[in-house]
Amino acid sequence: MSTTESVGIWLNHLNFGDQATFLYKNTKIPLWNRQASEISKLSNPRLNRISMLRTLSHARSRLRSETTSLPLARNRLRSKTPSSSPLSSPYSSKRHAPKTSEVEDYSRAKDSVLLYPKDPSSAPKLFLVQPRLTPPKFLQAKLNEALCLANSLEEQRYGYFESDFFDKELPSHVVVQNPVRRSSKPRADTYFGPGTVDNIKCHLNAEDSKEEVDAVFVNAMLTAIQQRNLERIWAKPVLDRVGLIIEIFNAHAHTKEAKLQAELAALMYKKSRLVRVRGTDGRHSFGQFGEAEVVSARGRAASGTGGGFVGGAGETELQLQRRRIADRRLRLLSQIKETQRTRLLQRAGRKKRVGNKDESSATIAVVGYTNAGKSTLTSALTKTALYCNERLFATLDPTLKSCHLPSGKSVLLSDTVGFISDLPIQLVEAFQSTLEEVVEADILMHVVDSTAPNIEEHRSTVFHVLNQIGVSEEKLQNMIEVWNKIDYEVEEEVEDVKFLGEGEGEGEGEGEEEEEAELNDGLKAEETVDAFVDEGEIKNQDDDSDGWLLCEDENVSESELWKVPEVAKLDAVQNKGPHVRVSALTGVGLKELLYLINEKVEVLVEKRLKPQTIVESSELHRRKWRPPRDDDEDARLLPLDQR
Ligand SMILES: Nc1nc2c(ncn2[C@@H]2O[C@H](COP(=O)(O)OP(=O)(O)OP(=O)(O)O)[C@@H](O)[C@H]2O)c(=O)[nH]1
Ligand SMILES: [Mg+2]
Repeated sequence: MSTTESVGIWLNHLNFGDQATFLYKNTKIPLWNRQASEISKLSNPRLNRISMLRTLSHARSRLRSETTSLPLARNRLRSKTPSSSPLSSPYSSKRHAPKTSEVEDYSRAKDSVLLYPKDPSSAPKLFLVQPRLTPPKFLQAKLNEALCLANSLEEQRYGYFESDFFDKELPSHVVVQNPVRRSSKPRADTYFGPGTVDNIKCHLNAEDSKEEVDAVFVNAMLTAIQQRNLERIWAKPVLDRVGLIIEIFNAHAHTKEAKLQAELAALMYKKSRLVRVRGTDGRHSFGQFGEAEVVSARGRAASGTGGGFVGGAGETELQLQRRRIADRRLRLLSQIKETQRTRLLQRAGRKKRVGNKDESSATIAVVGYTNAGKSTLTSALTKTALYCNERLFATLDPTLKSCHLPSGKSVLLSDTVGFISDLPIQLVEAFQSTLEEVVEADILMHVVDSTAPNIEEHRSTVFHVLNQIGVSEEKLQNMIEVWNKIDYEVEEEVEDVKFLGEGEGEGEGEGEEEEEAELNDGLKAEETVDAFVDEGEIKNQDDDSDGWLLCEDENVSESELWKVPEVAKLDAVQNKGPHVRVSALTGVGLKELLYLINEKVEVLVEKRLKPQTIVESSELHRRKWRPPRDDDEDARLLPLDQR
């Protein structure tokens, strides 16, 4: 079908805030047309990707009555989704109507949900692809986590989630061959081997016949090229692990600081996706959807798409994108710094008041893997009601609450964002401002979900992140480890094994043969030119997709930057065990925990007092300079009869 025969979208994608005009059967549909205006929301640069999908499905259902070529139209629309500015990141945050005080720059005001209302009542339907892992217990843990991640992508409506997490249907999923398992090198073009890719396509078609799938979630880290190729083959948007987590951050962010940090994370991710790829029509384009062609500014002006001199003569689209991302990043960083300064002042004030009779004697940061029960435990200890939810990353902002200890003293407990495995350092860095609360805390309390089958992985992930953000070794050693959820009965995994049966069966049944075939295919593929990506383009990937961190170290490639570093074998990880086992829900073990905290705080206060006196005497000593004394001089000071 030719371009003019299907519903297309003509995007003035080069200017932020431009509106869209539609081309349907060679006819431009005016913007005030109801259907067109529905889809024109796609031109909102701040519209996130999932809401874009939702918008598409609304648009599709409206248009269905008028046209029969909509499935094709949808694909075309998706592949033409605008994202000409960094603000147009499909991952950018802006879900909730901002408070007046939060509307601080033109873009935020312009892109508020009031202009482009979304429908938070319907969460996107994801199809999960889980690469096979061994042992099965580990696979089960990872699959459960991925299913929870997929179901956590939901926005709040009126400040709460409409549906109960446990009432939600589990997303459809499939367990497939893991390309990293044997060959230790996934395919550069599609990550999975061709057999697996086809297999997933069949599953998707089957799912689609039952109910529409909005996007495919691959629980792995994909490169921009792999993501793009898979999107083309499956004709669905593809989210990798990092992409989904960023979406969740954006969906759950409420406060100004969380929104800024989530957007920064999205921006960094987006920048790593600026890959120049040859489109099906043979022309070079870039961006996640290949939405922008590489042309000069002069070319843009000539084609009437605007931009003109703004980018400077000869500036390519790629440079323009980079510049916009860099500008936006700087603006975000300065806004984050502003919020950081307030936090810093508050912290300094607290530190000054330490020792006052009514003030808290220490700050304790409650850290741990996401969903470990940090907020529930903090609520129980401080007798408050913090927001707790089964959805992953329910908490994104640190909250300080006062907790009374058996000694009569009080401490401040700081509940904060949870950690998760396989996250690149850049994402952790985006949340640096929030995580500063952890670095600056006097004591850390590590909440571990004792029911997690991969508890050791959870623990080492937390230690690793703490190490990355600069928590001192001393604090790590002094950390209180609390094993939570001891009330939870770990059921025999019979049901779960059955549940996995489908995926596993598929893996096992075809397993070895398919794996061999894929290995061979993979080897062949290395020699042949891929259908979508040629070797040069893969090489170019590093050139064109430099994450902003590349500016700091040009020698580091993008793939290395986004590589998850291996979990460090910290001594602390091995040495630690549970100090106390609790159930935040039932209250078992809380008293014991309070006594333990009390003990640690006493030691800390004592330590604080001790070095002060030492410093004072040494200060005195330093202030008076004395000439170095030798033995003769010592002798001279002795009384004459003793010399
Ligand atoms: N059975 C049981 N469930 C618990 C316990 N503590 C917490 N939970 C449940 O675990 C889920 C997650 O609890 P949260 O307190 O939100 O976990 P979190 O660590 O703060 O999670 P994030 O903020 O998302 O990182 C909730 O459904 C809690 O009800 C416990 O001691 N026993
Ligand atoms: Mg929480």
